[in-house]
Amino acid sequence: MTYAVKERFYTLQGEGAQAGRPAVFCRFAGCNLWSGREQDRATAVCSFCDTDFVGTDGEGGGKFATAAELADAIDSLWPRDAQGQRLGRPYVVCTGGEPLLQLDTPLIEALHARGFEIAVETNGTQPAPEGLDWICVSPKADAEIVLTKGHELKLVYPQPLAMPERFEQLDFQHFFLQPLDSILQKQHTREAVAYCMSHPQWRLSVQMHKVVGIA
Ligand SMILES: C[S@@+](CC[C@H](N)C(=O)[O-])C[C@H]1O[C@@H](n2cnc3c(N)ncnc32)[C@H](O)[C@@H]1O
Ligand SMILES: Nc1nc2[nH]cc(C(=O)O)c2c(=O)[nH]1
Ligand code: SF4
Ligand SMILES: [Mg+2]
Repeated sequence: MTYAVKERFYTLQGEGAQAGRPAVFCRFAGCNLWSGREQDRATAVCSFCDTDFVGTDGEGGGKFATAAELADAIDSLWPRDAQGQRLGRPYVVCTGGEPLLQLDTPLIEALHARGFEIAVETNGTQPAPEGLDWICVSPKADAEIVLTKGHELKLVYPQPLAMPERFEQLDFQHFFLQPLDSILQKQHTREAVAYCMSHPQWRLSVQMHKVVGIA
């Protein structure tokens, strides 16, 4: 299997329960809910995306012919001590685009063999392969989810046709509302705060990387 990767970079996880944790991000190219072209945004199933996931031309992007090749490229971004030992617990966040269109068992095994804990950011429309260590599902109003359990459910808010009540009984350890980043971001943040305060099953996820100005 060839993997198409838009970009790879080392940063801090900015969202959800693992916010603040150092992580290598692997952003896979392509998504099943939007072409990524601006002219298609208005008619896309998911129309609020904040990410460029088209092509393989980003920092550290490219086509990777094997799982080992991509796992080595991800591993090369993890910090090491003077002896070349990996520091801390290596953590990779697979995102996109939609990572579950490409992330497969050989890649999971290759990353685990290099000591990585593997997280995924998914829209929940694709089944997940076995072995992922952290599954974050972010449902989209017009896309049925097949992944109904995981570690965190992170709902972009507000989505009038995907209110939190629709998801509160699902089998997740953490429930987050993430304010929709648009020109109305401040208003969306106030609305998300109010919802969490009146429905304390839910917590607020601020996109910390945007606040502190990292990738
Ligand atoms: C770019 S998506 C990639 C992963 C996957 N396709 C998904 O949607 O979960 C990464 C995260 O950003 C969130 N996101 C996308 N656009 C956003 C926006 N405008 N405001 C807030 N969060 C957004 C998604 O819901 C998801 O949790
Ligand atoms: N720092 C940082 N944290 C993130 N968490 C989820 C992201 C994503 O785009 O999937 C993201 C991202 O793009 N940057
Ligand atoms: S599903 Fe995720 S990557 Fe795809 S368009 Fe929506 S937010 Fe962007
Ligand atoms: Mg992002």
